[in-house]
Amino acid sequence: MTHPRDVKLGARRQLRTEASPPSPPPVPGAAPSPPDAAAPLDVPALDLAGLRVSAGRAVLLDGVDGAVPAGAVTAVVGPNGAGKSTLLRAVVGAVPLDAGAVLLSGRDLGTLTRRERARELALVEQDAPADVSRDVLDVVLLGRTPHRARWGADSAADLAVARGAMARTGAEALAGRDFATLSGGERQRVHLARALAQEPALLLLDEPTNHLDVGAQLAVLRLARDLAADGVTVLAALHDLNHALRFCDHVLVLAGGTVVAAGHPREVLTADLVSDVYGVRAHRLAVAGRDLLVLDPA
Ligand SMILES: Nc1ncnc2c1ncn2[C@@H]1O[C@H](COP(=O)(O)OP(=O)(O)OP(=O)(O)O)[C@@H](O)[C@H]1O
Repeated sequence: MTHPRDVKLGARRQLRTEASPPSPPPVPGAAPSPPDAAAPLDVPALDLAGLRVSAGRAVLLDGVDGAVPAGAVTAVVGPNGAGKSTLLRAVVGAVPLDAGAVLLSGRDLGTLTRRERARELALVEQDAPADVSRDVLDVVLLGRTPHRARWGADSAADLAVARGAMARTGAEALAGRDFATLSGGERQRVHLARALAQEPALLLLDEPTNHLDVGAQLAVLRLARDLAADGVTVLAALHDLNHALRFCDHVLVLAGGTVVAAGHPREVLTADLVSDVYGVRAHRLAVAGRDLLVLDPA
């Protein structure tokens, strides 16, 4: 099994990494920082072992190995079509594996029933169905389904969890609204609240900042950090590499359906790696005590 702090993974490409720069001083009012690169990461919550996924003759994931640390925020980054969404969907069992296994705290997720899996992990998809005419609170309460007796009604406790989840994602004011009438950003909050109502040990987020204004983007990333502090393992596909640098403890870099680098974002997301993987000109700067990537067309 691959160690979560390995910087280079996968045989397809070998990418150069460099030593971690010194930790920046804390910035007043800044979001809680991810652990320092030197801090040891806990045992992996999630082990990805040799995942292969195909659709017809297309190979979407090929030999994906990686470890996602427990109680931390891990980013999955990579160019369009790299396989980020496919990886998240493979972890939740929404797409079948041709080969390999996904282990959550050592248990093979492939051996669990759908209901057992839904108690352990929740996925917020990038383009989740949006045209459902349904009360927002009912959508959030769907997250309680795996915890309810099969034909049981929502209990007061279910309602309290759903309302708490809506408060955490800033969706409380939307209770009572018809889901179909919500804006993209509002729907995103409701989908996130539904996932939190599931009370998962592992939360998978597919581009969670999509549709969100900049304030809401930072709020959702801060929420991911808060959830990790509460012990939830978060795995999020992200496009914004500066979000990965600022908010994540660990990163898996996907390209061409395989993991080409993994480790602490400050160690992995070097200018060289970003240039190589994305085909852009990249510069790493330290601005106001933070690591920043500045990108230009190649
Ligand atoms: N059912 C399918 N049949 C054939 N190819 C597919 C199928 N589903 C996905 N793909 C291809 O698999 C590759 C990986 O897709 P995926 O959506 O996982 O990428 P991604 O990294 O999430 O991309 P993006 O950043 O654009 O969202 C893409 O090239 C996509 O076209």
